Amino acid sequence: MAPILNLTNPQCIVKSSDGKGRGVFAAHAIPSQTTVESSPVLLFGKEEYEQHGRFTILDHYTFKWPNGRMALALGLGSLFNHSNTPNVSYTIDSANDLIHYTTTRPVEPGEELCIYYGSTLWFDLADPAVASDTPDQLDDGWGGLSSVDVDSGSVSKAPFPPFFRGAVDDILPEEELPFERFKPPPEEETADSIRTIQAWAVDVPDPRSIGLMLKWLRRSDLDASELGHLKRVRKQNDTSTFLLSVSTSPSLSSEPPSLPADIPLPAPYLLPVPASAALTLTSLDLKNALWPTVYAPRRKGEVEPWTRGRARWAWGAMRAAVREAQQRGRDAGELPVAAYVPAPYQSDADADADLASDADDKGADAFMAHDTRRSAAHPLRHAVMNVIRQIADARARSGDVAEQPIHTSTPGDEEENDSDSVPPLNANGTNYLLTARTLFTTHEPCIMCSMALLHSRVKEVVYLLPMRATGGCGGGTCVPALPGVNHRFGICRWTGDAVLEAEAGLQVDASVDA
Ligand SMILES: C[S@@+](CC[C@H](N)C(=O)[O-])C[C@H]1O[C@@H](n2cnc3c(N)ncnc32)[C@H](O)[C@@H]1O
Repeated sequence: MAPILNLTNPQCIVKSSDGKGRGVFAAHAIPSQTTVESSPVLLFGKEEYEQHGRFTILDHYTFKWPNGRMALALGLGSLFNHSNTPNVSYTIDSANDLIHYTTTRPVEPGEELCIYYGSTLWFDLADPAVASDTPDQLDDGWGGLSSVDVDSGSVSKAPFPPFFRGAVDDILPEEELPFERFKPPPEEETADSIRTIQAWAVDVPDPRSIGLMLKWLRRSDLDASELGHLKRVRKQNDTSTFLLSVSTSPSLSSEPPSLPADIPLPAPYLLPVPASAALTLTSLDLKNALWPTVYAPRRKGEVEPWTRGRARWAWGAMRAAVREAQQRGRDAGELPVAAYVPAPYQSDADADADLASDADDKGADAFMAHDTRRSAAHPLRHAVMNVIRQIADARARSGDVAEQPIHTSTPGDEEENDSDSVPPLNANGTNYLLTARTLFTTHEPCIMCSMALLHSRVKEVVYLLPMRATGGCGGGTCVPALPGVNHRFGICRWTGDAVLEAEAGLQVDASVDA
């Protein structure tokens, strides 16, 4: 077929597209966010469509429209083919019975302009090599072209943020990440600012036993992850001291770890050791005075890199939290605040390794909670507290706790006082509820919740709405930066989908502790 220049829109050409029939192509370079077409639609009532339309060729061309109706786009609208990596988004303008098609990135001359139909297709992809890399939850399960956004008359939006295009394992530049990181506090460079943790140590009278101690340690189940930033042995004035484990309790009532039976040793004792590696030489000197510490200078501005796949995972998680908060705020009359701990992100390689090792189903490892202070008439039923409790309860049920359950009451219980719950015995980190986990929340957690997150050893917190007066993650105060706390976690403010914030209906009074 000879290419046809679209006279109403000189930016587009209609011509054959390999294996797809006709398609719409760029006549010349088109910048991102350009509306390349606005198609008027013919509307079908639900019944008319169900009884007739869907048995015809129209079924391949219709869009889902508000109020259960179906729309057939005139103009070029019906000729955009599908791509899993689309360069055009479409927005339904129900006030004017139009669909607007907008580029989501710069388009090269001659490039095909494609939209995303959904994850359930009724035809074989002409280019199956481009695997689906869009989240399943975006598919509405409807057979035709799914509707993506209903235009409120102002913004036209891309169906997916820019980080949806490209290889999952690419490291994203910092400016493309869907969040801003909270800057960590300056490194501890005065004696008073050094954060410490209590650890068990034992003096080793015979230095020749050190080798045996190291071998014993490898066989023992003492958790070394919290001590990775420290040297294992300190030599001071002819005394060799061996670091054993972190104390789970800052008090002296913590149980000492057991020692190797075949090496004569005195009783172990608790001492304060640096809580983290030294990032500067000044800090190294100060920390070494407490215990020999690893020097791990952070390159200027160095932060943990994020891959595109992980950014997509975060995007899905934040949307899930927003949906939960919106729904509970609307339907249940609760404060519209939700917290979500998704199953940890897995790259394709990790997932393959897990399959090979027959790992547990990670999908079962996700926890969602919303604020219930209104329905429970309980001021401490914040979303974050509820989700932490859910995790603790799940652990207790599965028996995945050291020595005894941490807490077994459910969010509906009246008793909040923990005084009758026995603190876990020496657990060497196994009782931390959120080690290596990321928590997504619609609102910056309050100071109480931030402290609970710290106690749970959360890895990072990603929030959408800052709570400047009451927040504990940089708003009112920054709990993980307070002197005396023994864990730090990353803090990120979601910026990637400004639309979420504008439309979410998640606003709460500035005085609320979220
Ligand atoms: C809305 S129409 C798009 C215009 C269509 N190509 C035409 O010539 O009329 C949808 C149909 O286009 C075809 N199509 C769209 N995207 C495709 C793709 N990526 N691979 C193969 N066929 C595709 C399928 O036959 C589908 O039913």
